[in-house]
Amino acid sequence: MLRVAVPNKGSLSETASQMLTEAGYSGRRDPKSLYLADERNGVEFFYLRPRDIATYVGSGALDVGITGRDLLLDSGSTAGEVAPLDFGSSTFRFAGPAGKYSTLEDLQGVRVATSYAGLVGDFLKARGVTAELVSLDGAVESAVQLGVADAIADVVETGTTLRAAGLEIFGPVILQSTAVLIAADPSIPGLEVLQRRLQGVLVARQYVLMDYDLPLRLLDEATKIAPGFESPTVSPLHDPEWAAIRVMVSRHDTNQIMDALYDLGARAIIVTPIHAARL
Ligand SMILES: Nc1ncnc2c1ncn2[C@@H]1O[C@H](COP(=O)(O)OP(=O)(O)OP(=O)(O)O)[C@@H](O)[C@H]1O
Ligand SMILES: O=P(O)(O)OC[C@H]1O[C@H](OP(=O)(O)OP(=O)(O)O)[C@H](O)[C@@H]1O
Ligand SMILES: [Mg+2]
Repeated sequence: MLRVAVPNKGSLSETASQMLTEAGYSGRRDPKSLYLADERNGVEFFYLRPRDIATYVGSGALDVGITGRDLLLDSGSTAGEVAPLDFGSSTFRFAGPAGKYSTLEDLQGVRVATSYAGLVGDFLKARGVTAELVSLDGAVESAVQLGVADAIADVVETGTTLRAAGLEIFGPVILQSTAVLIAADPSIPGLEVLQRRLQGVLVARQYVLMDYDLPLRLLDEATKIAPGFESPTVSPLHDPEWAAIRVMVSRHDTNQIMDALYDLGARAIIVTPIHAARL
């Protein structure tokens, strides 16, 4: 059985579990349970702290895991990224009291609070800046007001927490992070199926099916607007001059494509979600 680590709490936990359920795997009923055997799919799930997942996978105790890119790099684990998963996106930045610091070099000799000391330490070292890292577990934004640090390095999503603490970002982006699928051995049996299924969930979320009726003479023009994955499905209608067309389109572009097709002469344009996909 493939042994898979899944975040048990925190920002990544809910979406990770939801993706696995949409990919056809069993989900835990009790949010406190730490283990689930999904015999039908040949997978065992271990629900662990996202911060610990790279350590379990890197050590070989577990085969595969879902965690954040920032957490993977911070851990120093030898596990590697197999694929990004398109959720849990965040940016890792330096921040300090408004107007106090402006460049990375300003951090020389400064106390920097973070809960990602591995990641931040590597970043500073590679750029020849020596700062004093203060390791905290969370709520790092308060460290400056409370006087245990002069600046911070932390996850920024909307920036609300920073602003509320009177801090502003400065210096280079430390990392663009996202949830990732990780493994120590990318050729481990079973990983490819898991990856393909998760990819199918991503596709199902990113695309929709669009059906519309079109005068056949406009088909080439319509195909330029919405080419579909391989090419549009064209089905005959009772009226020989018209056809029913089906294409996959990016969910994000749905309305622009509908407008363009309507302007061209398409009618009865219908959009439906995709529940699962293998491309
Ligand atoms: N707003 C956010 N705050 C924290 N982490 C976020 C956020 N958005 C995305 N993430 C990602 O989630 C992962 C951190 O998850 P983790 O569960 O350790 O922290 P958390 O959500 O802050 O939970 P907690 O602080 O309660 O332990 C990282 O990969 C991080 O980049
Ligand atoms: O830019 P924002 O949208 O404000 O989000 C970023 C904040 O959210 C996270 O905190 P979390 O709630 O996880 O608490 P923690 O700091 O204790 O981990 C993160 O550590 C930042 O503090
Ligand atoms: Mg947090």
